Amino acid sequence: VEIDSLLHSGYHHPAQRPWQVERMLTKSTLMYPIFVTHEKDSMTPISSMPNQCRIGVNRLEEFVGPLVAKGLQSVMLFGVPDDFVKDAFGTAADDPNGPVIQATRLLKSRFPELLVACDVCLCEYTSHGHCGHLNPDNTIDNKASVRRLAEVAVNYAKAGADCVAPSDMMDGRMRAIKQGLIDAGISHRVSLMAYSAKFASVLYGPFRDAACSGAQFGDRSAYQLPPPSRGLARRAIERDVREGADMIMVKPAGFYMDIIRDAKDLAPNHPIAAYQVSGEYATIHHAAAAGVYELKPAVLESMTGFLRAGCNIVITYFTPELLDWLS
Ligand SMILES: NCC[C@H](CC(=O)O)[C@@H](CN)CCC(=O)O
Ligand SMILES: [Zn+2]
Repeated sequence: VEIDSLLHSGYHHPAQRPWQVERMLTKSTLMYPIFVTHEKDSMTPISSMPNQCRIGVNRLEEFVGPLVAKGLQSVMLFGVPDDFVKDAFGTAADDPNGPVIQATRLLKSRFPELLVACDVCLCEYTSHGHCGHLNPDNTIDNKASVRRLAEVAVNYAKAGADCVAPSDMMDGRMRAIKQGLIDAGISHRVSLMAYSAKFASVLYGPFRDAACSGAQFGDRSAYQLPPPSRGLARRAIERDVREGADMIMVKPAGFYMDIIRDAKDLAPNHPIAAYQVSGEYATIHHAAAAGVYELKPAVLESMTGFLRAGCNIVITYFTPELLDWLS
């Protein structure tokens, strides 16, 4: 069957069905990014991200349970491995005993109705901190990177992930991952959320602190999109739709509302996700603490903007507060 004949993966999970309709801010809009650390019993505050923690797999149930009870319907997992497992190839990314696979198994067994998405990237697992494999001249080896990322995505899916979200920005990784899922016979139950328009933004600093995932040298401007470029974002969105993405993400969100609108216009029949990244989250927190505005109306207005710009899903660290505010 042709790749563009495959629709089941876009609505196989109940949590996705509200996403296929016109926009409103409900609990089902929200996807909560969670940092899962290799330290199984720890729950460590992240200084650069107020109210966020690195959570060990043995603390996940007590952390996620109350949020599910309040209506949480989806999470995005980011692994924080031990430093010593990092190598040039990101071998530890799909370690069966690593934080992401352990957390996926636990969450699927304890909260079967929760949609578990796994971020797929190598930067948390590579010694050089880049999102892919490098050539001897330190440029990106796109072919090797795509092959490895597809392996990792399929292994997360085999561990039970309902959705895989490659944040690497390598060329052609969507098709490779989709083909891998098809070959594994699980493409019907695993959604592909493409970080299609992801920019080389200043707004990722707190995340890199949280996930210990900064590049050891150089930067990501050779594979994340140049902030001034609308054309490359439009081309990346169209490419990822062709390659089998079930959902299209724009990241960051607040400085890129025009790109959210472009995504909705270019992919009107796909759910569009906006990722309110760590720097946006910290900015709003610190502004409210400094008295610029009240936190709740500011967060709600940022959400309204993303929905107005065309998105169906918001990935936000404010999810716990929003679950209370929307109750
Ligand atoms: N895979 C890259 C991680 C990436 C940004 C970066 O560090 O370049 C994002 C995670 N997908 C950061 C998200 C955030 O800042 O909240
Ligand atoms: Zn990365």
